[in-house]
Amino acid sequence: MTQIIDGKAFATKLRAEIAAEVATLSYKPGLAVVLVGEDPASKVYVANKAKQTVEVGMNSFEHRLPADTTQEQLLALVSQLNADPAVHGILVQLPLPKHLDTESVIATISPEKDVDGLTVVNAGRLASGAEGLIPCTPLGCLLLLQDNISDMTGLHAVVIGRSNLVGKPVAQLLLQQNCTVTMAHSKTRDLPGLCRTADILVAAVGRPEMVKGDWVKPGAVVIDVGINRVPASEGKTKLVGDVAYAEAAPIAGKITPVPGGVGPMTIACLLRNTLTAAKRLEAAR
Ligand SMILES: Nc1nc(=O)c2c([nH]1)NC[C@@H]1CN(c3ccc(C(=O)N[C@@H](CCC(=O)O)C(=O)O)cc3)C=[N+]21
Repeated sequence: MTQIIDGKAFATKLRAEIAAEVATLSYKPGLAVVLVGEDPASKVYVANKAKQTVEVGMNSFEHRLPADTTQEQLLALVSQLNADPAVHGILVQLPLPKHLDTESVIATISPEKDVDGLTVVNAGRLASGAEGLIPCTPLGCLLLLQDNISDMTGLHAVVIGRSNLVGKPVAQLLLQQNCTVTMAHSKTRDLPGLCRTADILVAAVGRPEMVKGDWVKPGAVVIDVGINRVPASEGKTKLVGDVAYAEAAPIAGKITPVPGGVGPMTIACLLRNTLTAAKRLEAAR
């Protein structure tokens, strides 16, 4: 029988552990979330993050800026948050409006407060095995895999997608777990054949239901990072992953669903990173 990996339940457990640890601290960890513009999906995520931040006993600082915010104004806000001792974590919601330069905004975030793990400093720390902050979605994938596979040594992990946000950091984390890691992408030859050799298959491409059932090796552990909103019946929409779940689930040994898989882990790991950042910053004071 295929086992469904319940990311929602795992995230709930993780948040309870975070809340218990926060309750023992003599200060309140603080997370600042910056949202530029009016993207409705982003507003929902930001509201969700704020709610969960408060639920684990942390301070949530929300900064909503108009869509016509200038680069200078945004950089000034990030600098102000860098200097604010009540702020331990800074998240700038992506994507930013097109007129803003994402790279230089991220580069302005203090690496010690970079709870998204997106700065070049934290990417370099991850690649070289130094202590840093790990991007939330990759960390969520790792925690789910560790909970489901007692030892990943020697397993072949295929990661589809090579983004700085997900694919590359996931590959680094799996390498640290002693997996043999193959990074696949849109230019990979015979992607279905390659995927069929994977003991661990991580799909992070952002293409709805691209990974078909016959791409999955029987018994493989499948982690679906995709969150794609697609049209459903009666003019409604639904969320689907990068994996054709109905086809793949019966073949996989274990698989994450969408929704309820990696998505909830992303927010829980953001809170975990905020706690990690707070402890390091306060210890250094
Ligand atoms: N700087 C930055 N960091 C991010 O981590 C970031 C971002 N920008 N911009 C937007 C994306 C998107 N994202 C999600 C997090 C959780 C769910 C999640 O919990 N999804 C639920 C379903 C929610 C629903 O029903 O809509 C699930 O998969 O079960 C989804 C999406 C974080 N993002």
